Amino acid sequence: MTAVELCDVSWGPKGGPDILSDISFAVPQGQIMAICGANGAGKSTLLRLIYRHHAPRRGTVRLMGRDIWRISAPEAARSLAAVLQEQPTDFALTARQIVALGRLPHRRGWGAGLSTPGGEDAAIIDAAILRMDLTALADRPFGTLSGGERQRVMVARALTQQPRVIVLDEPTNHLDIRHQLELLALLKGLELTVIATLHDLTLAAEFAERVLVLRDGRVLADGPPETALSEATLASAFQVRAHIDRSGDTPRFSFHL
Ligand SMILES: Nc1ncnc2c1ncn2[C@@H]1O[C@H](COP(=O)(O)OP(=O)(O)OP(=O)(O)O)[C@@H](O)[C@H]1O
Repeated sequence: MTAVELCDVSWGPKGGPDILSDISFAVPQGQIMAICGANGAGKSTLLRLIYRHHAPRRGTVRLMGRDIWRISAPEAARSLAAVLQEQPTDFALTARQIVALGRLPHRRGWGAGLSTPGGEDAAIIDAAILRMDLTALADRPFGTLSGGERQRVMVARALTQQPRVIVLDEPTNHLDIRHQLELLALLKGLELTVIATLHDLTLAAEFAERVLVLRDGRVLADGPPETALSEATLASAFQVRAHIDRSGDTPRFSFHL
């Protein structure tokens, strides 16, 4: 089954030119896809279309086979969770309270938000806190956490949503090397569909089964990392000279102006 599908999608701001043009791809359930490209190529904008923030100007975005704009926001949120660079501004909430917000789309009525979650919800929240190594931080106000700790809280919140698809915008930002590798290993082990923007091409090549490379709002390459991250594609995407050393276990990228 296809988890996420874009058919001839274009998007631009009201009255402005297209920022994304003619984007088509289908992500089967369970696939891990990285989106790479230069600053301004359209990576975050593409994610906004996938997580139902921007409606396409032309074309269709489907989630689990259904037009994402023909289902309600809570219904979409039961299938798809997003971990974004912008973080909650309610710094007074504790880490646990932020993680608990992930249960909201599963409750009846949106008002139930911050009441103490009981039974099954509490177990799901505790499991996500444990999984993201947040037990010692759970009762700290979100605003007192470091950037990396906050990022882990946001991933835990996404896990409590129990989605089929998780999209992440630069998830390794703020994370030290160990937490970067741990997060990517964890995402791989979830058996969910994962779509993540990644600036680090080495991480993308190691982590993703498939890489979509964007340039100027269009798909420049789409395929397994060995073919999508070619020297020619990288030179075109990033306007640099690229060299890839594939003699080791993992490719080593080097770049020159
Ligand atoms: N709402 C908007 N109105 C006008 N321009 C926009 C809007 N959203 C995005 N853009 C422009 O679209 C282009 C793509 O932006 P986007 O944030 O998707 O790039 P990106 O590939 O994620 O870049 P980065 O690597 O810098 O995060 C940029 O030039 C940006 O300024």
